[in-house]
Amino acid sequence: MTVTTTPIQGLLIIQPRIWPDDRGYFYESYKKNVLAEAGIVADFVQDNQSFSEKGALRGLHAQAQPFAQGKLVRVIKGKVWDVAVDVRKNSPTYGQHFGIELSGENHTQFWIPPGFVHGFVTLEDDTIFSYKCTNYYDKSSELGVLWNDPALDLPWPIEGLDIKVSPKDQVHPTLADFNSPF
Ligand SMILES: Cc1cn([C@H]2C[C@H](O)[C@@H](COP(=O)(O)OP(=O)(O)O[C@H]3O[C@H](C)C(=O)[C@H](O)[C@H]3O)O2)c(=O)[nH]c1=O
Repeated sequence: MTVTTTPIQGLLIIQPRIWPDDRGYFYESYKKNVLAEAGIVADFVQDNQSFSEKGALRGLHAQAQPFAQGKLVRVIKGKVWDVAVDVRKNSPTYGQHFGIELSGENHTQFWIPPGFVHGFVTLEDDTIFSYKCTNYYDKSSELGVLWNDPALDLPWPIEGLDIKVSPKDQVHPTLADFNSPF
C-alpha cells in the first residue's frame, strides 16, 4: 500500500498492492498503521456505501463541527470522478480542488480530511462507492456547496452524461455565499 501527496495539503492518494492469481485477486483494503505513517491518524467510526447509475452526481457535501468528517473513499465496482474542494478559510489553496478517477479496476483510494466539500459523478452503471468516516452522520450538521458553481468551474467529465442530482444538491450555496466553518 503506497500513500502519495496531492497539490493540496491534506489530500492523499492511497494505492493498495494487489495480489492477482488464477482465482482472481486479494488485497488489503485498509491498514491503520500504514495510513498512520502517512499522517492519517484517524479513528473511523462509520462506513458508508452508495450505489449509483451512470450520471448520478452526489455532492458537494461536508458536515460542520463537531461532526466534521474525514473520509477515506474508494470504488468497489464501477467508476467515478471524485473531487474535493478546499474550504479551510485560512488555507492558501482555499477554493481549489483536486479530482481523481476511482474505479473497481484501479482500486485507488482517496483521503479527504475535514475542511473539504466532497462529491463525485458516476461514470459507469451499477457503481458501488464505499467509504470510511471519522465521525458519525448528523443531518443537522450537513453543509453543501453547489456542484456547478460557475466560480468553482469544476472540470466534471459529464459530456454526454444524463446527470441526476438530488433536489437537495440543486440548491446549495455557491462558494461565494458559503460560510465555511473550517
Ligand atoms: C450521508 C448519509 C445519509 N444518510 C441517509 C440520509 C438520506 O435520507 C439518505 C441519502 O442521503 P444523501 O442524499 O445525503 O446521500 P449522498 O448524496 O450520497 O451523500 C453523501 O455523498 C457525498 C459524496 C458525501 O461525501 C457524503 O458522505 C454524503 O453527503 O441517506 C444516512 O443515513 N447516513 C449518512 O451518513
